[in-house]
Amino acid sequence: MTIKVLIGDSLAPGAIDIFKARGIEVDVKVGLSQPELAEIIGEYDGLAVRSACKPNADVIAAATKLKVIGRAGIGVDNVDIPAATKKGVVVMNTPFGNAVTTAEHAIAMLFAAARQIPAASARTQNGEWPKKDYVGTELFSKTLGLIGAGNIGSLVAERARGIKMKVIAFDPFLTEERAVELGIEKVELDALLARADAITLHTPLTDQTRNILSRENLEKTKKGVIIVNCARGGLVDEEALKDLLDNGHVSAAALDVFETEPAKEHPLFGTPGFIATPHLGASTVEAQDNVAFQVAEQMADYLLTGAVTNALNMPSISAEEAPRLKPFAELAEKLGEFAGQVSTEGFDAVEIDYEGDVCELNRKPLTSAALAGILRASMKDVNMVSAPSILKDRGIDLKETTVEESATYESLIRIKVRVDGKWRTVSGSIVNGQARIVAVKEMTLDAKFRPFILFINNTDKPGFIGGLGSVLGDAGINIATFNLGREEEGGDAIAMIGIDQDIPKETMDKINALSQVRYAKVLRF
Ligand SMILES: NC(=O)c1ccc[n+]([C@@H]2O[C@H](COP(=O)([O-])OP(=O)(O)OC[C@H]3O[C@@H](n4cnc5c(N)ncnc54)[C@H](O)[C@@H]3O)[C@@H](O)[C@H]2O)c1
Ligand SMILES: O=C(O)[C@H](O)COP(=O)(O)O
Repeated sequence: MTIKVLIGDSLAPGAIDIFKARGIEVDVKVGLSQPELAEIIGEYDGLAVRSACKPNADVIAAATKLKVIGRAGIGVDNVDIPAATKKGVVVMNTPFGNAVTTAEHAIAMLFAAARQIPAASARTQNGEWPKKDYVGTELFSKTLGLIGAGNIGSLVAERARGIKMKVIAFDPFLTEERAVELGIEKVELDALLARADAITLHTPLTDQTRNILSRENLEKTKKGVIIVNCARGGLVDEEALKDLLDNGHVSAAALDVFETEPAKEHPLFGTPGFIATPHLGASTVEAQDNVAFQVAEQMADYLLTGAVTNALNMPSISAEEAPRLKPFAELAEKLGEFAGQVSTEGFDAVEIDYEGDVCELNRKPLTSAALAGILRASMKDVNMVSAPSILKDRGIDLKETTVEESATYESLIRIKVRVDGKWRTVSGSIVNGQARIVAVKEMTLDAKFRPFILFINNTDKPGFIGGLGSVLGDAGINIATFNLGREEEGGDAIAMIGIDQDIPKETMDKINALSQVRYAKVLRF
């Protein structure tokens, strides 16, 4: 089957070669509006973007085949991740590929602002010689305040220390150890505002960081401060920045990113001391090659092998792990389907036990696969990506346990689903490379998964097999496999009958009417 990817943004051309070399068809359509994208997205298994292409909820709703959205870059605020997760679409980015380039841009903007290079250059080339108008600020020994000290913030810190600035940082997730390692001082936001001669921002745009340099906070800064934002528009109150540049409190400001992009007109444009670049932070040949090649490899890996790297809504699965995990993921999903189909009345807790060698594997994807199976009985479009968040949204408890030794099998996965306070339990293993059901409740058996299994919980009394055989025979239903398990003679028992076709309702009524039958249902796999 052909796998098709759409490149919806200006990616380095090497990405196309990577997809093609791996047998994936590629279309490049840059500049599509969201309705235009929604119209064609149904053809594609993958969508590669930067920040201009914005797959919103409408685009994702129309994406019937889509499995992965790859962001050639860091920020994913242009992608509706909750919508993608609900739809089972993996969203991945390239968290490091453009970090150095962006840090260099932030440093360049800092120098440009401190010395007003763009304005001085423009006026010099205009035939003026405005030497007296551009007495700048030396950065040596000044204090740089970083808001956000993750990948890019850390790289900026290293570079700023190289030019002998003192660096302080506000980042609630920065540990003291990391701060010491970086040679910087961790401070609270108010201290940073009061002490920094220049402030650079390096956080994503979130509910907590939006407007972090609000008017109030900008007013708390030192007079003459320089502000640089190469992270995201929306972090700085642009109107307040204009007022504070106008009244001289802020000596210079450099923005690479704007609340509304593209920013073709803006009140800040033309303000003395203000420098703008058009979201160029990641725009170097090196960074664009890095992110384009990396995103193409990651997307191709996922589409072709199931390996997951740098996903924001799914646990990672390395290329090495993917083939080892595959049979266990299939087993977990099928056991989940079993548990889900016998719990359609609704359940409020799920427990997944891993025993034996399977404990050594990356179990997160296995749990996601099991949950997808469980939920599939009550909803159509669920997969490993969407299942964990759906379970959480429904307020269903999830517990995982591991026991490194397994009594009988090399590996065993047990799924328990709680319905009305009672657990329904199914266990499975891989036997001779095949997924098998090895126990239901505590009753052992050895049954293969088949497209149709008639599952019966009965009392172990004579006449059951004969009675059932006659009902199925009369209805012309062929039995392919027959597996039995029981607690003790005359006690609780189960039967798993592999059948070649579905069973009509009137035949099911006859089966349910057999005196030994407590519960009977056709399960589909
Ligand atoms: N201008 C560009 O072209 C360009 C290029 C690359 C990245 N970026 C943007 O730069 C930003 C940072 O990228 P990164 O790779 O360093 O990300 P990162 O995740 O490595 O670092 C972000 C840091 O922000 C910190 N943070 C989160 N919430 C915070 C808060 N409320 N206050 C202070 N700090 C907070 C985190 O703890 C983390 O350390 C991203 O938003 C990305 O989109 C822009
Ligand atoms: O988050 C990022 O990686 C940057 O903002 C780069 O965006 P771009 O790929 O649109 O240049």
